[in-house]
Formats: sequence, structure tokens, C-alpha cells
Amino acid sequence: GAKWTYTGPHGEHHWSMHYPFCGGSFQSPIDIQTRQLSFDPSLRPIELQNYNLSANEQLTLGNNGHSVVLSLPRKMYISSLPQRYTAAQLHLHWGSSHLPSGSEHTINGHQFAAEMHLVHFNSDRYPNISIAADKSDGLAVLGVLIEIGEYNPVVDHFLKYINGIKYRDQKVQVPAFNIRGLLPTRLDEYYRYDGSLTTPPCYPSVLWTVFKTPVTISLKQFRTLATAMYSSHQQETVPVPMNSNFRKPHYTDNRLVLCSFKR
Ligand SMILES: NS(=O)(=O)c1cc(-c2ccccc2)cc(-c2ccccc2)c1
Ligand SMILES: [Zn+2]
Repeated sequence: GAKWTYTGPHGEHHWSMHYPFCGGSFQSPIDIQTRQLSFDPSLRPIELQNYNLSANEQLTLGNNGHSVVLSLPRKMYISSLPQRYTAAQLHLHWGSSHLPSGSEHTINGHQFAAEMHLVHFNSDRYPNISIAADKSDGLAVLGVLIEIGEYNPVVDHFLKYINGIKYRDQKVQVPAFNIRGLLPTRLDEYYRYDGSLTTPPCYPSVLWTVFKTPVTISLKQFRTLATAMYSSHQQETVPVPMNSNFRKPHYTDNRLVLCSFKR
């Protein structure tokens, strides 16, 4: 598709020129206002199957020009939703080394250092993620807020290979690991709303689950994430550093934002 960026003439305010849904409704991310939440007792703990991958398997870690993307095997899925949502990939959004705030979802206006998205598609209804991507019940994304603190040994399972994917379209194979370890302990406490892809084409096709509890990475890990990669190809004369790859929050309008927990 047409090129898009997070700043400049192809930045998010211009996305709708080539990607009309980006100017539409049900857009993500949003600012989660905890005083406006509706507790929904029917929101069950998130249940994940086959997330505990073995080191004998390999995953593809890539630079797609906008983020670091880790491919996930189809045996991984969410089993607690009305239909099976099968894993496709995970990727991150972050700030810059000078401004370590780059999450997409914010809580009461507070932006976290980064955010991880685990993208799943409705495999009960659609044969693959490309077909599912623009369907209203097509995708389910798990959002994990990331703040700077304790070193995160699980994130290093892929972060330590990031210098092999410095440039756009580079890929490396990495040993798989327990993807569950990337998520917070409490999978029963989360925010839930209907939204969209936070990047073009911004399809309003995402059932969002944002966990209440952030995970931490160390400042050193954050700086690695925020400074290692470029959005440009290796052979390009002008290297474009990849950072601040987050979309600004959108108005919730009259959308209900649910939560699975009281208080
Ligand atoms: N941020 S997100 O979760 O809404 C998201 C989902 C998907 C996505 C992935 C597979 C199938 C369908 C949708 C792709 C991206 C993306 C991020 C960076 C660059 C390009 C695309 C982002
Ligand atoms: Zn994302």
C-alpha cells in the first residue's frame, strides 16, 4: 500500500487520504478513563492455549519498517472468547530514547513507555488473517502496557536479536520461548472495547483487550528497542531511525469501555 509514517507529510493526520477507515469510527487507540468504565461480570479471565513454545521451535523476527514483529505459530490461540482467535504475530510500539513514553493506549491521560500487541484472528470464521483483517469480528488484539523498571528476561528472548533486523525487511530466525511470560500475571484484569487497527488500513475489526497491569523492561532494554532499528532499507542513503511509532488516542465517542474487574 501507500507509504505512511508517524510524522511529517505522511503522518497520522494524513493517513485517511489513502486509508479511508483511518478517518472513520471505532478507531484505536483510546484514552482509557477509569471513571467511565463499566464493570462487566461476564468478562472471563483470558485463557491462552499453547503459548508455552519450546526452544526447539524457531520464530521469525522481522523489521517491517514500522515495528519489530515476531511471527507466532497457529497452534497458539485464545480459548476464552466466543470463537477461537488464533495467534498471528506480536509487535511493539514505543517512544524515543529521549522521550520514553510511547504506548498507544493511555490510562487517564498517562502514556506508558511502550506497548506490546499480540494479534489474533477469528479462525472459526475465516481461513487466514488477511481475510479476517477487515471483518468486524475478524481480529482480537491483546495489549500489554510496558513501563520502565525491572529488567525483563523474557523480552530479551527476542530483543537480544534486534541488531540482526536493524533495517526494513530484514528478518532473522530466533529460538521460540514461553510467550505467556511476556504477559502480566493477572489475565483476569483487563479493559475491553471495540476498536480498530492502530496502523493503516485502520480497519474497525479489532476486539481490544488491554491488561490492567503493566509489565516492565529496564531502561537499557528500552533504549535498545528505541535506538536499534531503522524504518529505511539498509541501502538507502538517508537512514530513518525507527522510534515514536505510536498513534495518538482517539475519542471514544459513545463507545462503552468495559472492565473485567471492580475498582
Ligand atoms: N497495532 S495493531 O495491533 O492494530 C496492528 C495490527 C496488524 C495486523 C497484523 C496482522 C493482521 C492484521 C493486522 C498490523 C499492524 C502493523 C504494525 C506496523 C506496521 C504495519 C502493520 C498493527
Ligand atoms: Zn500494534
